[in-house]
Amino acid sequence: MARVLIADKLESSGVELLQAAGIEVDNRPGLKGDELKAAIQAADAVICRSQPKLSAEYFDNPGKMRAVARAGVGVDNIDVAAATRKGVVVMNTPGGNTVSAAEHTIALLLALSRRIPAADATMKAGGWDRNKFVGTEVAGKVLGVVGLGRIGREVARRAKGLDMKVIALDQFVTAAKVAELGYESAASLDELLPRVDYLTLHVPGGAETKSMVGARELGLMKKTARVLNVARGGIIDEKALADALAAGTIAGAGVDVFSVEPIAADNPLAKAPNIVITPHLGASTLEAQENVAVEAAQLIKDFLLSGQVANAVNMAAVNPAELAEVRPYVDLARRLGLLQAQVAQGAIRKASLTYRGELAGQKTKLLTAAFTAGMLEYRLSEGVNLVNADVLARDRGIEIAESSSPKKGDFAALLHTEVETEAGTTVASGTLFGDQYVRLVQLGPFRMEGYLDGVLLVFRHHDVPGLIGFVGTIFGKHKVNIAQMTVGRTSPGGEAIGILNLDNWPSDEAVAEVKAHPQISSVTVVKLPAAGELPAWLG
Ligand SMILES: NC(=O)c1ccc[n+]([C@@H]2O[C@H](COP(=O)([O-])OP(=O)(O)OC[C@H]3O[C@@H](n4cnc5c(N)ncnc54)[C@H](O)[C@@H]3O)[C@@H](O)[C@H]2O)c1
Ligand SMILES: O=C(O)CC[C@@H](O)C(=O)O
Repeated sequence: MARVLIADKLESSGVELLQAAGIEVDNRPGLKGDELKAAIQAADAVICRSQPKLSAEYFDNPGKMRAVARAGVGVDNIDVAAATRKGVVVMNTPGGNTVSAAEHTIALLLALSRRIPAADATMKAGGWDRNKFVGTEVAGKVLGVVGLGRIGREVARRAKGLDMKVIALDQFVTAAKVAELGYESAASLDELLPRVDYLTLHVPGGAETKSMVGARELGLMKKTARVLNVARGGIIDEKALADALAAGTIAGAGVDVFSVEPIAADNPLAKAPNIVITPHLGASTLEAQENVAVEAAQLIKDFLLSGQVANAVNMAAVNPAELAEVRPYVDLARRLGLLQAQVAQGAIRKASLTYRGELAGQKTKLLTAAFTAGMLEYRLSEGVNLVNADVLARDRGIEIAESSSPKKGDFAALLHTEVETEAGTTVASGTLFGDQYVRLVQLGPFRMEGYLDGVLLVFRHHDVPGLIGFVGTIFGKHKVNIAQMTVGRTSPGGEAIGILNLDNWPSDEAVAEVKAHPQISSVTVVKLPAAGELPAWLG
């Protein structure tokens, strides 16, 4: 009989669904350390919410355990890479708690505007003060929504119902889509912040969004503005927010999520003025818990009884033998996607891939999925992989097109990619040298032979003598080693591009010094995986 460990508090409907299917349920929320390890090893699958933290040590020896279902969206409490390495499928239930998280955001927005928690506390202490708690109306005010995914969209819709004006910012939702939804769009956070009366964040947690709103960003906002975070702790820098609240440069904050949970005793937000805080309650409604419990139980039941996998965040779509054959090209495609996502300006509308020469018609669906996964992987809360990349792109209004041409050009096999945004089209082409060395051979109109790994500094310039030396001197001064370099130009003395592979991330000062050269028109720093480093779904 299959056995499932329920390692978190889960609504009984989920437990009953499993039991009705003849699955043994080990319902022990709150286990930790060795007890949790032993329970995991004795189970075929695990269901959890945001507790416990399933770090790599729990996957070192997972015993017979083959699947984890997260009853909720964020899988940031599960070491997905470690799970993948051990062949454990990780699934989640996006959508089940969307409405609850959106409603909690609106609840915080109104509680903050009408100072309800503070007024309530005063009355319960015997007070009656009608002057101290004068609030503000939300009708007619501007709400900036950062992250127009599932929850962001539900918040925006509700805010419209409150007669608020919504301005949205999402790197993966085009201005046309935002307009179709009935909102104005902002091109950048810097453009959005001075305009809003309320700011609400609905982006995934993780390194890419950590401290995306810090002291500088708070400084761009009106003194009367209020900020909300029901997404993940640390997306707003907690100290910067506490300082701004104390200084009165921000009027208020509503926060449901914290960088350390349960909240640390010395968290500056705990005692900040004009803040409403809740202990990660966004998904804590009967309905959301019922939804995610039933969805998670159904995922595990289908997996254990019929081998079906849905909502997987880490599963490759091909069998291991097939993957081994094309792995270097899959790696190339993903790296081109990662590069395009960082050099293309603005929201991506369309990606077109052309497979030339020997690549024509060869597992192109798989390579296109790898390119798409690369293009999305730094941005989304779900883990992107070969299985879900295409659907996640399409959900965000990004069209993916592919074509093949057997005609060989300069290379025996070439992957040519074009990414279209509101700002224009960026071109990047790559190939393999010696069947395994990944190379960039075209960026924009320029031909080159570049490496696609580590930190790249891409600079467009006018081809004048001394310029490469100028850039080299700046990095020498800032102690950043240049490991490789390639240049491409349309004609001698014409437009050119330089790509430096740097040994570490350059400081803002070094980049600003390069940008200051009158013959350099743009500088972009790009982060790619180290040479040979493969994503969990390809490793
Ligand atoms: N407080 C809670 O209890 C609770 C409940 C559910 C979800 N969440 C959290 O809410 C967040 C949103 O969840 P969702 O289901 O809407 O996710 P989602 O993936 O549907 O939406 C995230 C959106 O953010 C956009 N995005 C990513 N990086 C961005 C950036 N730098 N700038 C602008 N936009 C960016 C993406 O394009 C995407 O559209 C997640 O962090 C999730 O973990 C919290
Ligand atoms: O389990 C919870 O209550 C929180 C869930 C929420 O943060 C999520 O990411 O789905």
